[in-house]
Amino acid sequence: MARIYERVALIGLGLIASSMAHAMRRGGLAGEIVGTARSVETREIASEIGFCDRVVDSATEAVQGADLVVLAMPIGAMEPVALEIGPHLAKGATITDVGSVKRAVVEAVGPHLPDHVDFIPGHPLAGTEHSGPRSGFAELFENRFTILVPDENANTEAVARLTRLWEGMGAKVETMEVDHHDLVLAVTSHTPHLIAYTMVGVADDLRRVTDSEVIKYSAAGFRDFTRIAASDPTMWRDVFLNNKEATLEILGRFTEELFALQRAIRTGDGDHLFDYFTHTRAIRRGIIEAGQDTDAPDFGRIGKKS
Ligand SMILES: NC(=O)c1ccc[n+]([C@@H]2O[C@H](COP(=O)([O-])OP(=O)(O)OC[C@H]3O[C@@H](n4cnc5c(N)ncnc54)[C@H](O)[C@@H]3O)[C@@H](O)[C@H]2O)c1
Ligand SMILES: O=C(O)C(=O)C[C@]1(C(=O)O)C=C[C@@H](O)C=C1
Repeated sequence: MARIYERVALIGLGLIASSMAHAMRRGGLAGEIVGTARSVETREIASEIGFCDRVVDSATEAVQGADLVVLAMPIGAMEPVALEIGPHLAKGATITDVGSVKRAVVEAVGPHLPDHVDFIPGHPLAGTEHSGPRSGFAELFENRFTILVPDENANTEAVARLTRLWEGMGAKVETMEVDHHDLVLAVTSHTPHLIAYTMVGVADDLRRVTDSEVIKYSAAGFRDFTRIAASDPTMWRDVFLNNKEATLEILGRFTEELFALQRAIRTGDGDHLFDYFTHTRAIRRGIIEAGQDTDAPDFGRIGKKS
C-alpha cells in the first residue's frame, strides 16, 4: 500500500495510538512514525516495544516536520497539548485527534492551532477495555467505523488524505456534523458505558451485603458488563465531563423508560413487558438484516423459509 504521510506524530501512546502505529506499519502508510507521551514510563515501554521509529521526550519535538499530528490522549489533556504544539506545527500539516467526544475537542483544540494547518477531528469507533502502550494491535480498526467531523470550510484534499489513512488501517470512514456525533455516541457508547459501570457497582454492593457470589457466577451478559466497566477511568471521566448535555438527555430518556418497566413489573403488567421486549427484539433483528452487525449470528433468518 502506498505511503500516505511522510512523518506522523503520535501524541499519547496508549491503546489507540499504538494500534494506529501497528496498523500504519503493517500497511506502509507512513514514512516515519514519531511518538511521545507524558510519562517517562510510557515512553520507555513504547521504545521497548518499538512500534514508533522514534520516541521523543516532548510534544513540541514530536511535531517537528510532521505532516500528520494525532492527539491520542484523554480529552481533558488535549487543550494544553494544543497550546504547546500550536507554534511548532509545520505549514500544511493535518492535525487530527481520536477523542470519543467531538464538540469539546473542537472548542478546546481549534483556537490554539495556526491558520496554516488543517484541523480534522476524528473518532475511531473501536476499542477495548485495555489501555496503555502494550494494549495496541494492528487489527483494532478493521471493519470498524471512523467518524471524521471536518467543518464546512475544511480542505477537502486534507480530508480525503486522512480518509485514505484510516481506510489503509482497515476502517470504514464516514463524516458527520459535530453535535450529531456527540448525540449518536451518547446513545450508542457513552450512556451504555455508564449503565455498565452502575450495574457492576450494584452487583458488587450486593455481594458485600448478601455474601453471595454474584460476580463469580455471572452469566455471559453480565460478564460483558464487567468487561466494559473495566475501561480506563480517566478516559471515561473525561467523556462524561465533556459530553454532558447529550449524555444527560439520553440518561433522562433511559430513566423514564426504566421507571415504566419498573411499574409494569410491580403492577404485573405483562402486556407492557411483552410488547416492549418484542419491540426491542425487532430492532436487533433489523440491525442484523441490514448487515450492520457482521459478528452476530443471523437471527433474521430464523423462522424464515430458505
Ligand atoms: N479506549 C477506547 O476504547 C477508545 C476508543 C476510541 C477513542 N478513544 C479515545 O482515544 C483517546 C485515547 O484513548 P486510549 O484508549 O488510547 O487511552 P490510553 O489510556 O490507552 O492512552 C492515553 C495515552 O495518553 C497519554 N497522555 C495522558 N495525558 C497526556 C498528556 N498531557 N500529554 C501527552 N500524553 C498524555 C497517556 O500517558 C497514554 O499514553 C481518548 O481521548 C479516548 O476518548 C478511546
Ligand atoms: O469495545 C469496547 O471496549 C468499547 O466500548 C469501545 C468503544 C465503544 O463504545 O464501542 C468505546 C469508546 C470509544 O470512543 C469507541 C469505542
